[in-house]
Amino acid sequence: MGYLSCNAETAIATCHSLDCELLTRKPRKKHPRRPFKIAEFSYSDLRSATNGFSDHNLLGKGSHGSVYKVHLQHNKLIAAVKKTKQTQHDTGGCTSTSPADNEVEILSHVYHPRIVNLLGFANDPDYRKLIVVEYMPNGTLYELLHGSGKPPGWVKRVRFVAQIARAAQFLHASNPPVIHRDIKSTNILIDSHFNARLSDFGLALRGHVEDVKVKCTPPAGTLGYLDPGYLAPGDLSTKSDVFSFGILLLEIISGRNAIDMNYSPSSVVDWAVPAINSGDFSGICDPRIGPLEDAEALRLIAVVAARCVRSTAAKRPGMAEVVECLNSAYKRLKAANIQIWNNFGRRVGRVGESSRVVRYELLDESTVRVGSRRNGKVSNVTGVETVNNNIGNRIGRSKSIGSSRETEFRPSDFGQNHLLWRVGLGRQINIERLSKSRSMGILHSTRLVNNNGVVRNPNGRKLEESNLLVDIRKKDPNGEIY
Ligand SMILES: Nc1ncnc2c1ncn2[C@@H]1O[C@H](COP(=O)(O)OP(=O)(O)OP(=O)(O)O)[C@@H](O)[C@H]1O
Repeated sequence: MGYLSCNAETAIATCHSLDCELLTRKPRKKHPRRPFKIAEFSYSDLRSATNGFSDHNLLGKGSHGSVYKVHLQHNKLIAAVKKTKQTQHDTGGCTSTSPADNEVEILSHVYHPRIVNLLGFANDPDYRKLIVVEYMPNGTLYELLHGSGKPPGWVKRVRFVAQIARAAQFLHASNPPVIHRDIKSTNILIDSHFNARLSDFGLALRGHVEDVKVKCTPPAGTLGYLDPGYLAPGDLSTKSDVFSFGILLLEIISGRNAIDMNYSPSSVVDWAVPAINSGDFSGICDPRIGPLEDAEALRLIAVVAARCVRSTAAKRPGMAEVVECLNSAYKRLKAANIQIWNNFGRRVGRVGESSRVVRYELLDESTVRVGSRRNGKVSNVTGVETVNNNIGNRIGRSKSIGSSRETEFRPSDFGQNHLLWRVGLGRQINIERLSKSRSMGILHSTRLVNNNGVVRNPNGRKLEESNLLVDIRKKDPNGEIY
């Protein structure tokens, strides 16, 4: 484990622990209650609903088993079923429970909108547990960060980590506390509203440090995220999760893996913390999106990341403080966006409700501005349908509306949200992902684009007339555009 040698301790000696408005901490919000009862499903129902656990329903595989998509309760409920392989978990002589039993036990005691919650369970003929959890249609944070698609921008990244920090804070503040022990980007799933959720409680422990179970369970986690000070059961505390969360933060900032042989040093801690210590915050930013423009927000995030990965657990911040820091950074980013909007609106004025055709362009992934085709001006999106975060980073502007360059989006480019745009079909259409330097028209229509990118009217007829107005409506609950 490379982290045993890291010198994060000295490297962050100059960081301030009270940077994050701890003194203005708000009263604690009440946690939402579980809005449903945990159900016991029959194994045969789950088997038939997954077509015999077929590959067609397979969502992914982990070290403990496979996960399948399942439609339950007459298609009213879409869920994910985890089918585990092992029955026993070696706990070094203590009473053992399988990861599945453990996950059901822990998730039945906690509910939070930022975790992937338990819906129910079933027992297979060999008395192995099947876990039924909320279905997350937008993949993992790992796939977003390291996949081949366009990487998420800063606002989205900071929002994701702030949400996961909130989930961890909730777990640590539970009574007894829950320590996840496996916080990492593959265990962060993205829900249908593009919120990040903490998943996979197979290794989690619920109890106080002096409880027998906690004292007996050997260290576990994922290499690269594992707290270097967690060498024996007695070393475990909520600060081990804080360390893993710090690695996640460095991964989000830099876009690199926790351990990456393409870098020297290969450990993200040894690579990033000296740079943070020397004040070179932009030097560790993901080159694909460039440094965060708000230097103070970047400093807040980088410094808290470095503090989380300190080698002495006691010197790491608690998750409540981490949440405060990330919220402060996020608020700064949001405020900066609003400021840009306001400045722009003052400069060019507003578009009247009567402007039938407007164009919009991307400010960042959460902000869209709209202008009139008639007067070429840009303003707030009042009275027209807006585009939200999920698709924002795929939106740009064309050189001009009605220019010879035509642009069309594939429905798959948009995830699940509403988008209205104008497409000229008189000439050949280039199907391409739009970049920041492009813009296009928006607007009012109920016509549809199917999954092949073919434009059809509501009767399903292919439309070929020029200047077609297209409307991509909200998708169905499976995450597909209909
Ligand atoms: N609730 C869910 N909704 C949608 N997909 C899911 C869900 N849970 C898991 N998956 C998919 O299944 C894959 C395997 O999940 P699982 O939790 O078993 O393993 P993992 O966390 O990726 O790996 P490991 O268990 O080895 O840490 C995930 O990467 C994800 O793609």
